[in-house]
Parts: sequence; C-alpha cells; structure tokens
Amino acid sequence: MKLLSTLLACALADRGHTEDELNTIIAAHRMIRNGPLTDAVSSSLSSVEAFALESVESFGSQRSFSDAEKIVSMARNITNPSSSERAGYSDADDECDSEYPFIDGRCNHPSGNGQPLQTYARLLPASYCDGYGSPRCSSDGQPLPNPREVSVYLRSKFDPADRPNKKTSHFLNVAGQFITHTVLKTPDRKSIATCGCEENKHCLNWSTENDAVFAETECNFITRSSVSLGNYDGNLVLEQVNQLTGTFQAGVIYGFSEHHLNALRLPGTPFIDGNDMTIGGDVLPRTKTINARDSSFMNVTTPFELNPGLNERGYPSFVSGDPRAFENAFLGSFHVLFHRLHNVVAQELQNVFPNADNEYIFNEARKFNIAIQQKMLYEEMIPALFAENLEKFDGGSLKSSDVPIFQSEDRPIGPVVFNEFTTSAFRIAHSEQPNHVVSADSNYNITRQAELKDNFFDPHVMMLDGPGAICRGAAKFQSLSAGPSFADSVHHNLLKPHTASFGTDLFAINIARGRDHGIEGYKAYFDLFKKDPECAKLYRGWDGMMPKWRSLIRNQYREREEDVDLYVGLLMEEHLPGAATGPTASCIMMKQFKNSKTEDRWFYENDNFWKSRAKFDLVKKIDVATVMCMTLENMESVPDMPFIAEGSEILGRKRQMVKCADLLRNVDFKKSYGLDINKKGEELLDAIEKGLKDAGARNPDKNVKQIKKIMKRFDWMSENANVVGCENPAGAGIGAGDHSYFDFAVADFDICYSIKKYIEFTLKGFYDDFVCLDNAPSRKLQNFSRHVNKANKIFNRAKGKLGCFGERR
Ligand code: HEM
Repeated sequence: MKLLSTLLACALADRGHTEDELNTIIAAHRMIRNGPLTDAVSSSLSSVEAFALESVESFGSQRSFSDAEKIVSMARNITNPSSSERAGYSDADDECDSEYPFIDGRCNHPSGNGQPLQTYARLLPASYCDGYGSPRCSSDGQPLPNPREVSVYLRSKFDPADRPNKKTSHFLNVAGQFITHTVLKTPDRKSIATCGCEENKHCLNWSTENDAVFAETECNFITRSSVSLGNYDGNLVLEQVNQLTGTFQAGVIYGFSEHHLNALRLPGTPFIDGNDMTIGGDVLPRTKTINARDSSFMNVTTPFELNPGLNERGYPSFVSGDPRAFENAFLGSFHVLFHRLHNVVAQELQNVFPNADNEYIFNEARKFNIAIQQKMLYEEMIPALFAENLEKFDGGSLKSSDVPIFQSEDRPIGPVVFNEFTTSAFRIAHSEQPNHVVSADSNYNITRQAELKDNFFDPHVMMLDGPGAICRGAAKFQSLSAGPSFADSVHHNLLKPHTASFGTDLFAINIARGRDHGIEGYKAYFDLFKKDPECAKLYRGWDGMMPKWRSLIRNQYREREEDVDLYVGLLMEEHLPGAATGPTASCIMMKQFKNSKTEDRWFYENDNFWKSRAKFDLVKKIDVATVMCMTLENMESVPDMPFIAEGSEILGRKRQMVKCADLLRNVDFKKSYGLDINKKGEELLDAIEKGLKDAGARNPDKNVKQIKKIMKRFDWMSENANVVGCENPAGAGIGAGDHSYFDFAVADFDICYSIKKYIEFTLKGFYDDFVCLDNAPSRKLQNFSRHVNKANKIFNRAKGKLGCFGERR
C-alpha cells in the first residue's frame, strides 16, 4: 500500500487527474493486459518472470550456448508445470487423440507451442539497450525520443480527418480487434504492483510536463511486459510471453481453461449462458449470475467486472472468453455475434440429432464456431487487408481452397505469434479508430452517434440499441484508413473516466511497448524483408515512405534513421495498391497468418480437421454476412461483403445488399450434419453394446471391437463426399443408384432393424449418392462391396446374440 501511494503520489502531482480517475485508468489498462488465468497458470507466470529476471540480472547475458540453453529449458519447465498434462504431445500420445481442439491449447505441437505462456517468436533478434532486457535505446546508447512527443509531432503533420477509409468498413477493424483477442494477450509484470513517474526497472514512463493536453500531468507510464527467457547464440535475453494459446481457436468466446468454459456454459445443456435476444437484455452471461451458480467461478468473473469510473450507469458486467470484450461497444457486440452463433448451431444440431448427448453437440458447435471464425479471417479479412497483393506474398500461399488441403505432416515449429506482429504490425489498426460509436437500423441508416471517448468499457450504446444495431453501424460506417496519427478518442482520451477531461495516448503507449519488448528499429526490418523470398515482390513498384519521413527523422530521431521505432516506420509507409498498409507491415502480418495456417494442427481447411467433406462444404457456405443474419436481431438484409466499404471494389467484386432469407436458405444443417455417417455408426455401436449387455450375451466386447474395426473401413466415405454435388457420383446421384441415403434414428428397442437400415441407407445409400468417383481413392471404391459383405457377416454375429434371427445365441 505504501509503495502504491508513493508511486501514485508522483503521478498525481498531476492535478489533472484525481486519485480515483488515475486508478480507473490503471485498472482499465490492467483489464486489457491481464487474466483471467487459472491458479496454476498464474503461479507459473509469476515464477518464470522471477526466474528470468534473476537469471539475466545476476549473471549478465553472456554464456556458453549450452548453458544458456539449459537455463532456457528450465524456464520452459516452469511454464509447462505438470508437463505430462500441459506440454506438447507426441503422435503416440493417446490423450491427444481427440477430434476437438483442447480448450487450453495442449496437444497442438510437440514443442508445447499452441498452449498459454509460450514466448513470442521474433523475426529479428531482440534489441535491448543493455543487450538482454532494458528497453531499446538509440544506436549511440542515448535515450530514444519521448513517445508522446513523437505522437504529438506526427499529429501536427498529419490530420487523421484527411484519411477517411474508402476501401473497408469499420467492421473490419472490429473483427481485427476480436481476432487479436483470440490469439494473444501480453501480461504486465507481476514484480511491481503499480508504476508511476519514478524510475523503476519494471516500468517505462515518459514526461508529459510540457504537453498541451497533459500539461498538468507529470508523466504517462506503462508497466513493462512479463517475461521468460530466450537464447540467441549463447546470449540469454528476456522474451515476452503470451497468456493465450497463440492460435485461432475461438478462445475469445470460450476462454482458455475448462474452469472458464464451465463458468460460461449453461449447466446440463450444450449451450452458453446468456441467450436473451431482447435489446437491453442479458446478451451474455452476467458475472452475478455465474457467481450465484457457483462461487468458485469468481476468479473467472472478477476480471470482467466493469469499473464504475467508466461504466457510470452501472450496467451489468458480462462474461465472455476474454475480459477485453467491452473495451468498446463495437467489440462487445461482435462478441455477442459469435456467442450466439454457438447457441444457434448447437440448437440446429440438437434438431438434427435429438438423441445425441450434450457433449457431442457442444463440441461440434464449438468446432464449427472455430472454423467459421478462421474462415472469416482467411477468406474475408485477409483479402480485404491485402487484396491483389496476396498473389505477391509467398506465391499466393495464403489464398483459400475450395477443397480440403493436405498440409505437410512436418510442422517444424508449431503455431507461434511473432513479437513484431503483437507490438507493431497488428496495432496499426489503432490509427484507424474513429471518434464515434454508431448504431444503424435495419435499413442501415445511422440512428445514433456517441463519443467513443465516453464509452470505453461502457456497454451503454449496446444496451440502448442492441448488438445488431451496432454491428450494422460498423458495417455501414467507414472510419479512418491507417496512417501516422490517431483520432482524439485514442490520442488523448484512451480509457478516459467519465469525470475526467482526458485519458491517455495509445500511440505513445504503442511506441513505448515496442521499446519495452526490445523490438529492432524499422529500418532493420525494411532492409531484411526487401530481400526476403516471401516478401520481396511486395516492394516492387511501391511508392516508398510518406512525405515528412525525413523531417521526422531529423526532428525526432536526431538524424538517426536506424532509431525510428518499427511501429512509427510501419505507419509511415505508403500503402500498397489496394491494401490497408505498406510492404513491411503487410509482410509481418502475412508471415504471421502463414504460420497460423501451416503450423496449427487445427487449421479449418486441413483435410483432417473435420474428416467430413459435408461439414467442410457447409462451413464454406457460411460467411460473416450469413452469421449476422443467423444471430442478430432485426436483420432483413445485409451487405454481402460487410468488411468492404460501400461503393468500393475488392478483387473484382463490389459490395451489394442481399436478403437474409436468401442467404439462410443455403444453410441446411439437417442435410450436412445428417450426413455424418461416422456419428450414425457411433450411435448404432452404442445401441448394440447396450443391447448385448442387456441381453446378457457372451463376450459382447469382442463383437463391439469387431464392429468398430469394420466401421473404420468406411471412414473414407465422408472424407470424400460432396453434398453440394459430384460431377461423377458413385451411384449416379441422389436417387439414381440402387440405394438412397436416408437419415434414420437409431432405436434401442429395434436394434435389428437399425442395423439393416445402417447398411442399406447409411453405407450403401451414402456411397451411391455422395461419394465422388473423381476424388475417392480407387482402391477404396474397389473394396467397397467386399467390405460391406464383411460388415454384414460381423453384424450378423451380433444380431444372432441379440436374437434378431429368433432364439438368442
Ligand atoms: C477502440 C479500439 C481499440 C482500443 C481502445 C485499443 C486499446 C488497446 C490497448 C490499451 C492495448 C494495450 C497497449 C499496451 O499496453 O501495450 C492494446 C493492445 C493491442 N491492440 Fe488494441 N485497441 C483497439 C483496437 C484494436 C484493433 C482494431 C486492433 C487490430 C486490428 C488492435 C490490436 C491490438 C494488438 C495486436 C495489441 C497488443 C495486445 C497484447 O500484446 O496484449 N487493437 N489495444
């Protein structure tokens, strides 16, 4: 407490903010940076930070390579506490043999990547002033320029109002913030309670004494990021850690631990709590409701409690997968969109499989949600960000595929997040933030415009107008395009308490954060990527840096171009034709998206993601416009490309309005999920097992094992099916072969008939109607009849014991 007041006292010399207001800003910033973590993860984080800081501070950074490696591996053991449970997996590991991504990210990759507390990867080695951990300084060892002064200088040269975004809608920004919160969250250091204006190795502060807006404030500050260790050729350096899995697995909706997920789930159902579609209702589960259900969830809900200094009307605090959900009302509404998608899908699946257990429905709906979110990123956001430049990066490897893809089995590093992406490239969107939150009616007329600066962590506008109105508002509204200055909402007023006249500056924070993480200067990346095999083509014919680049270097960076912060350089690149950013920023982002596509076990286009062509095809039909129609209130029509600005064109297509009813006609869960022959096989197997046991049959396990084995022979069929239509179906198309697919309900009381129906309708019917001769392996086609005969024999053995032929045997 004493420490806190000493530190605050100096920041409060400010007189511009009261103690309460300063505490509100600090608390809101903390909400953006920390938790909720399980006790085990939280204690690993504190331990690894203490270990890392002690290791570099007591001995300096220089060591033999193998010593450094030993120390790094000790740090890794701390972040993978009970290694057998949490660390990576090997192919032989049964526990990892799941159809569904693990909520805590385990079993993604043998390295342990894909689970929380992994260090960020780097595209260039760290550049700390002392060589191992103090914030970056100038190439001559002097301090770098004051970040607020750089921010103010650029604002004086570039008016954000001159940059209306003509290419994309604000909805793209909102989706960008949402996917950021899916993949990464860097925690503050645990070694200090609160930073202030005094010098402290865990803090980074900068003077604001001569600032026109913060004139009466002594300084602004950030708490430095928590750390683990890395080894660069025997140099031990601090490496920042990610609290999240670093993968696009919808943790932003479901959380990152079983405990968190259980808090969100409606007990005894496959649904997430908070299903109220009425405007002003409980659009998400309330903290209070969850706590009342079980007080052990308080460690999950507490980080979601909104601060009354921002949420002055006292709206309920809602829980989602990530506590940044209500940082602004656009983002909160986007959360509702994908929470609801889970429940809508779960309901559809329950209609298709009325007897399926809750876990099956929940897991399928979650996996479906994951796939739709990844599809949104790769098929709508990435093309909107880079347009025709996608062709120039790495031979077009980020483009999507209409058929399942076979990724290399060999994933050398596993999914990682690049530090340059976290601190710099993906923060570019901060410069696109508007001054307003807007809502629109069902005809997309803007009906409300509220100040963003008064609505941080305040769900007011969403509660008044509903998430549908806000999402439509974002799809209608074109905020700013990226550039080297910020709108007032985030330039002076970030996290402004309702009683204060200003908040803080996000541009300055971003510059400081890059230095905190030891991110090399812009020029080093520019020089590297111009010759990079994946990115070099992006630089050909590019227009270069914006005007004032030289005067920035002269006036702020003492003529030292190499000193310019990566973040500042990226913002000053002229954009590539059709793209939202310049070549270096695009290169960093595309490298990130390439890693997330090729190194993640659970990439939605991978052949082994669904093992069902029918589900793959269904996912491919559901775009963001369709999700809006499926989930939001008052939706009659929707822009078919909600991320693209009205009147703008992308890759030869222009956005147009379409009727929701037309889009929804395409989404037929009964057709696609009803075609899950593996699921039907499992249901039948369960019924046979139960029947044999009830009948007291001898050695039922043997029959079950034989049936399981023969059923596996038919797995390939759903992998090669195409419900949308084959050019060349095995049985000449629906109804044309000898058999027709028919989705029957397995009945416990009529197992004998269910077995017959399974063979006739599920196996033979599916084969005739949906197996495509063009892409099915010819050996499997040749063996189909033989395997069906074998299956008949095996089923007959069980049928005998079940009394299907008269007397039980
Ligand atoms: C009004 C909208 C937004 C606000 C107020 C906001 C605010 C913030 C704040 C306060 C931080 C933490 C800064 C720090 O201490 O280092 C942050 C981090 C970040 N933001 Fe935003 N942001 C917004 C929108 C976005 C958007 C649209 C994107 C991307 C498309 C984005 C990407 C990021 C990234 C990548 C980080 C780093 C996260 C981490 O390392 O934990 N933000 N944002």
